[in-house]
Amino acid sequence: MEYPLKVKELNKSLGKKPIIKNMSFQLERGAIYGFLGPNGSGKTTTIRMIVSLIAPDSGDVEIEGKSVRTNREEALAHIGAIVEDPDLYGYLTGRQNLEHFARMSATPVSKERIDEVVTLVELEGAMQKKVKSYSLGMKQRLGIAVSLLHKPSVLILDEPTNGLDPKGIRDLRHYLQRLAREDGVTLLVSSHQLNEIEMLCDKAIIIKHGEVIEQISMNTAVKEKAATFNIQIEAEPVEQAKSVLAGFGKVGEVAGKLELEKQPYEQIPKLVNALVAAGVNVYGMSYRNRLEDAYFSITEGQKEDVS
Ligand SMILES: Nc1ncnc2c1ncn2[C@@H]1O[C@H](COP(=O)(O)OP(=O)(O)OP(=O)(O)O)[C@@H](O)[C@H]1O
Repeated sequence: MEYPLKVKELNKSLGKKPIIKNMSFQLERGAIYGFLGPNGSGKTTTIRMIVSLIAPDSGDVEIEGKSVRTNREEALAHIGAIVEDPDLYGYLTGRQNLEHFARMSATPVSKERIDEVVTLVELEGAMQKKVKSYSLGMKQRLGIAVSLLHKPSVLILDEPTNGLDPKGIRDLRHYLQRLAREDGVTLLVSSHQLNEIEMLCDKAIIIKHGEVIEQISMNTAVKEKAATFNIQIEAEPVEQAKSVLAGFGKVGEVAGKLELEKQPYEQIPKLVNALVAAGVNVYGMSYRNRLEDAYFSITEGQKEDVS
């Protein structure tokens, strides 16, 4: 297994307070990782150390085998990041911004590469427009295009969906998934939006009080960590479906679908069988809040910390 990013026993105190404690994890190539944890658990501080904005007290970060401490320039050549709001110039056009950042890049950036990143984030139509006229989503995409100019193999995004509308969030998810699947870019994405992380990511690293407490795969989150979860059912006739489902637990309605609360994973085939046996047509069944359940069962009692 290849690990383009390795975080190795990082420690960091701010003032006298230990903020990051022996933090270690590694990311597999081409996978998308959520970086989760309650407010103040140390996500941003860790990310700032990964991209070398602050130095750790001890430990190291290796990017494509190069140490951020001893081989900083070579290590950073492989990483792209948006940690704070990207510093875009509003009075310049999208293309002028990209050309500016291409000139500033330590790695040479060709004209073709500029075109490539524009296509990737689908901003072809907006290149001649001044960035001050861009929507937040367009600025976010341009920021990602800037961070990709030097062809990083690892991309780090700190709360990238902040302030985006649902379409902006969905579009961003598609670009990021394409980056990972088609270009093999490895992503680390911090967010408090658990549903969003669940849809975007393959895996999640969960931290608390500056330590990694769990690493989970999205597709096993249900079976391993969440004891129960809510199941949404689309079925007709609705009244008949309700009476069958009532035999299994509390039935409610969410967004026009029936929802059965707190069911174990193994219950799904039993529900389908029972509905079909009663002559109900089943159009769809899905489970909700899988990552949320896993997150809370892992971070125990941290619910009030998640915004
Ligand atoms: N410059 C600083 N000086 C002292 N303490 C700091 C400083 N920056 C952050 N901290 C503390 O470090 C801890 C970790 O903060 P950090 O911003 O890394 O957490 P986070 O997980 O990113 O939080 P959030 O989810 O709220 O963004 C917090 O307790 C915070 O108060």
